[in-house]
Amino acid sequence: MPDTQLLWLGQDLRLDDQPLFHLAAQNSQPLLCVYVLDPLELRPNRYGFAPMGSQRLAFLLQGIQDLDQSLSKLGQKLHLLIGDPLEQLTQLITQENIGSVLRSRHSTWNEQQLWNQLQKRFPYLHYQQPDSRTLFSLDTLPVKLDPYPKSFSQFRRQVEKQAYSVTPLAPPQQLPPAPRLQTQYPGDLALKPARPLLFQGGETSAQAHLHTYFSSEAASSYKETRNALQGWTLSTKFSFALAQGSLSPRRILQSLHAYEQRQGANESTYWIYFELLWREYFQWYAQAHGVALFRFRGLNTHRPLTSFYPQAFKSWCEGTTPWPLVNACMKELKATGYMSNRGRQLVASCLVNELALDWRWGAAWFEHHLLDYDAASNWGNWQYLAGVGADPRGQRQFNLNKQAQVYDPNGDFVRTWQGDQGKRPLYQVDAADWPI
Ligand SMILES: Cc1cc2nc3c(=O)[nH]c(=O)nc-3n(C[C@H](O)[C@H](O)[C@H](O)COP(=O)(O)OP(=O)(O)OC[C@H]3O[C@@H](n4cnc5c(N)ncnc54)[C@H](O)[C@@H]3O)c2cc1C
Repeated sequence: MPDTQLLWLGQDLRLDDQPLFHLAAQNSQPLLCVYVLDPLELRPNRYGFAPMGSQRLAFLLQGIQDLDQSLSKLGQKLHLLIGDPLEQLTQLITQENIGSVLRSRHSTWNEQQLWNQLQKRFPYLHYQQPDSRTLFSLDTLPVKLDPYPKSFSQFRRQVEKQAYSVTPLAPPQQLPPAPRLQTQYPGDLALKPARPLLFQGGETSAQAHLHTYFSSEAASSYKETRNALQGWTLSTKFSFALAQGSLSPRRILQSLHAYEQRQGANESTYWIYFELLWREYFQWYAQAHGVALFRFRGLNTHRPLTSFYPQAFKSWCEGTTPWPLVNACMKELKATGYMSNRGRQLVASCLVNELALDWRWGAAWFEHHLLDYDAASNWGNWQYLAGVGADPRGQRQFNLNKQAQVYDPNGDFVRTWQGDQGKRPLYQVDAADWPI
């Protein structure tokens, strides 16, 4: 019996520009496609809430279901397994005659650990780990990971010219057949989000969004509009699909290039590219710094002078701080799973500077809620704003009242999300000076 190829999907749920399927198609051995969902993602962790909230779970399941439907047109299937990833893969490898494992490189330390543990447990298998989530691959990246550029500017100067010419791969026309399985894998979760999501998961909606965005003229004014707090077309909204991997950054770049040829290049179109390079910077930053991405002191040698105060954190999460703009952003996050980039900067500054809280609690709350959650972008940006990461200027503090005047001069955004309601002083004490 021929050895089966095991294609293990993660944040790369697509067929287009997907090196995994290209590699698999070069062989005739049967192909087994799986996604493993770790139940730990759905249970409260040390921050007291599950890493993956219900909206993000629904978004993920939509992505899995969509890819399964596309695969079925090629005679294939995507199996959803639920359990400890290493144990689930061990069971598959020992029962299903697996000869090789294909998995995209994922940028975080936990993912890399898992990949290394698998290789250690089954050293005789053939492993391939292509780069499907980034513009560059490890071999073509023009900067070193050790030492990794200390700032985004250093990184950008070295990579900018090369990245522009990356060529995406076409989706596969044919795939090897699915194997006859020894065991039935029942993994399936009811797919019922409490309410429709802001962005539908999966490659079908990601491709449709890409097409719609570049069919409009929004890209030509992106630089002027990108900082707005609300407005669907004022920034690209590619983050959802990029985080899930249902759209490749190389495909976006190619579409941007085609748009520039049709409509003309300007500072705004360049700025979309510039922001995609920020994403690229954090993907490799996570690779380079490993576990330090989640460390309180980040890349610094000393710990920040912040700590944890439950009442202040609760107030931030629920949007009842003294700052209506912060409250509005936090309520939007909870309701929709999204917050604008400017909003993210402001609420992070509030948590670190005004509330003097440990930045990791903010990052963990974002992880739970953001539909576009991406470990490298999230924890990297939080470190940056907390002054323990890649910002050469150190900690950033925004003047929240001034920001409200600039970005919400008529109070429309605060009104939409009722940022004024429930607002309370941060610290209330009783007669004996105890916090209440
Ligand atoms: C505290 C904080 C946490 C964040 N967490 C995440 C996260 O979990 N996932 C995530 O994708 N982005 C994160 N970002 C970056 C950014 O806020 C979002 O990518 C952006 O708001 C998504 O909207 P958009 O696609 O319309 O962005 P656009 O402004 O249209 O940008 C285009 C694309 O460039 C990339 N990009 C833009 N800004 C950044 C940035 N600062 N860092 C990395 N990539 C960037 C994104 O992929 C984005 O889709 C975070 C930013 C901050 C300040």
